[in-house]
Amino acid sequence: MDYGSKALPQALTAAKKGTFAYTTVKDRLPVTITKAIDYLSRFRNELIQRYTDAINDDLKNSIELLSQLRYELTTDKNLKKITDSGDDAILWNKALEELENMIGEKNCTWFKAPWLFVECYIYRRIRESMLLCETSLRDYDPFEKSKKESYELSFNNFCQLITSLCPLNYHEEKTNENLSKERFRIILEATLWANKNDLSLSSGNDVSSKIHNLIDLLESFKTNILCDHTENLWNFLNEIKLSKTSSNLIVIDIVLDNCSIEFVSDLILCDFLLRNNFVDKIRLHGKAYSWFISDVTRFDFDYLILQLQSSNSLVVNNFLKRLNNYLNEESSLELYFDGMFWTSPYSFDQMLKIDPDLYQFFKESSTLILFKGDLNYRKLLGDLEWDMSIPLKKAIREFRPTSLCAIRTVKSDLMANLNINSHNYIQIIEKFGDSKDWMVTGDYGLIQFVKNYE
Ligand SMILES: O=P(O)(O)OC[C@H]1O[C@](O)(CO)[C@@H](O)[C@@H]1O
Repeated sequence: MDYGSKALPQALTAAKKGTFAYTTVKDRLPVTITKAIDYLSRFRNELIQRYTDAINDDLKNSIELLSQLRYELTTDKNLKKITDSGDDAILWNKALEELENMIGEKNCTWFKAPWLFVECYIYRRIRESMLLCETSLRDYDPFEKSKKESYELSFNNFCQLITSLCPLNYHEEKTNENLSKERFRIILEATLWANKNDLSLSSGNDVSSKIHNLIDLLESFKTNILCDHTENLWNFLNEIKLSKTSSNLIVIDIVLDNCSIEFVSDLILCDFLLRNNFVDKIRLHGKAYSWFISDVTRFDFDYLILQLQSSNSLVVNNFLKRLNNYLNEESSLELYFDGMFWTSPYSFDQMLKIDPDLYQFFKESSTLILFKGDLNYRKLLGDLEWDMSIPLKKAIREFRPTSLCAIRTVKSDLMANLNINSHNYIQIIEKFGDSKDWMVTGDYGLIQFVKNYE
């Protein structure tokens, strides 16, 4: 394939039976909607207690809207305009209109439209079914229960992870480079494999037991990392640390993915980078509303902190104190939960056109953007059926605001930078033959880095 040419590979769609996109739209997404309906019906009394009787009508309407959504999906109807007055309704309707112009109205259906668009759209429509409420139920996240359950079941795992990776004697990292480098590697691997804990892949069912003891799992998953740029990233971080001057702030952005154990491991990474002065500031970008069930929202940050405060471990308490310090005293950790681009259907090559301010913000002030998880990876690659050995920097096309890193467990059938002659990949071929089933399990992972202007 000539990667320099203008002709791009096809976008993944659910049109072809046997693909993961098809299974997702046919089987997984209807279950996701059913789960939302189920939560609203099952916890009706609890919700009435929280919000008062006035929500009765709203509950009924939301459930009806969700049932209608499930009907449209399972009967492959056309994708409809968003009808609520949410801040991003205009953006979404513009995106839908552009899509209709591009692929024709008759192809704008659940199975024929690009998978990336359809899968993002379903979470916007779930949001619509709540936003059309007349009471404060409009801000309710129908997957809140799933998330809380995942937090509760993972609490010991959180504490164990913090205890192992932010020990009381962490100061030794400053004088012992080998220790520091090894800890960085372990933390990166923990943030990678924690991405297995994704509620959207399981349509809302708890999967925390898959990574019950994350630290112990790391060794056994080592050979499942198909592309590992940890060393390049480490060198880059050391280079930028050395180049620091008082007028040149080193800022890293992390585009977050899942809550619970993945978010804890991301915060552990932030702590490592800040306590060792690799960077001056880290900006965390979460979602403005419930997205792919388990993505980090403001609720998750507050809920996690509250939960960790109940721990009586000195290490966890110290970790919390440092976080508090970064957030409130030093302002070296910033939280962003209102960016609309992250809950849009656009891939990242569209950012400059759709949200030029965000693109400029990164270009002017960010040294590195770290993208977590599978959906961000799909958006980096445009969800196109690339030849898997294409270099990542080619697959991301014009999205080059700064240096980029992507950490993702493989949960969809697309990839870049795959070395098809590597021992690990040959083993996959021996085990799975032509089948792409290994690409949707979350059992394989990537840590990829693209240095700007290289
Ligand atoms: O939370 P992540 O890692 O972005 O994954 C999102 C999930 O949605 C999908 O993109 C499709 O369902 C999967 O590939 C993936 O499991």
